[in-house]
Amino acid sequence: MSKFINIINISKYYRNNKIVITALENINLEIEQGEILAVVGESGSGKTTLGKITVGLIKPSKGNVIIGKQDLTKVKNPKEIWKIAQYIHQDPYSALDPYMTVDEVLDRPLQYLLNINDKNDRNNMKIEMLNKVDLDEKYLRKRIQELSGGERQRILIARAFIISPKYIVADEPTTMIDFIHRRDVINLLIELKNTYNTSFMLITHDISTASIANNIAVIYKGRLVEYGNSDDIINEPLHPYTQLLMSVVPERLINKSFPKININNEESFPKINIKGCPFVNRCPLAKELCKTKYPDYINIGKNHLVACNLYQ
Ligand SMILES: Nc1ncnc2c1ncn2[C@@H]1O[C@H](COP(=O)(O)OP(=O)(O)OP(=O)(O)O)[C@@H](O)[C@H]1O
Repeated sequence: MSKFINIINISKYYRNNKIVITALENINLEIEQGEILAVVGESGSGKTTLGKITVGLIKPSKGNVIIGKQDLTKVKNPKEIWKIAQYIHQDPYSALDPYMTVDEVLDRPLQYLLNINDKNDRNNMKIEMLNKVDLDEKYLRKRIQELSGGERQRILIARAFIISPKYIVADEPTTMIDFIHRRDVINLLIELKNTYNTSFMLITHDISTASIANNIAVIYKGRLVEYGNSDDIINEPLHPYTQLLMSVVPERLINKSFPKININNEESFPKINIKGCPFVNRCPLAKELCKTKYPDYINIGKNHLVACNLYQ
């Protein structure tokens, strides 16, 4: 254990009748103070489950999440977790009550989590926070239903940052926003992260969005398949799955093109009792060994981990 946030051997199994779904298996990750870690993977890979576990919204089946010196998986009162760790939902429409005013939305965490009793103090904090997300104090009186998607997203961001948390998970923060405003939201998150020196998990299915992070973790069917600093992952993806993700990014977004990878089509639903490599059925480079052996993590270069039998 060395970094500020330590995600240790996290597994999560969901039971649907008699079927066990492995949403996450033995995930180990670290996030430094002020660092952005992007978690990338396709739909159903386990990103949201991982993000929610790290802020205490879902209990893991196994493993621990340590923030500073506190083990979140052992905290009884979730309020103690939400004082330091916040989650920004991907859908600003369902995450906010349309009938609440912005004032009420921002007031709750100040009262409920920080116990600030002085109304004037809370008011100043709300106005200051609104200004930081480029909205003026007139917004306090507006109801959520009067706001555009982009404005709602800014309120969600303001609600998360208003208590100065040590750690924030932003789950696909730009998915519901029109293309033109996506970069603005990402820039705003980076600016606030820098102001508050917050550790940050950015969940995205889009590896080009992940390029703003310090480090990138690629998840496939609940397994960490590659991890490294974002330049290494983007310029030299090692795992065939990461190479596939890179091959579908338009060249103008990353100034580099990758050869198209022909993969076998297969649904991305996690299998029960995964034996061998989870990517084996889709991988054009799979060997016989990949059907039976889950690859060990190999460190290629400085802090660039890959779990692939091609490198064993
Ligand atoms: N409450 C639940 N009960 C049963 N299965 C679940 C539950 N929540 C998630 N899963 C399953 O766990 C797996 C991982 O889901 P998760 O939502 O974490 O993936 P994701 O990568 O965030 O996907 P998306 O990008 O579509 O949100 C999926 O197969 C999903 O169907």
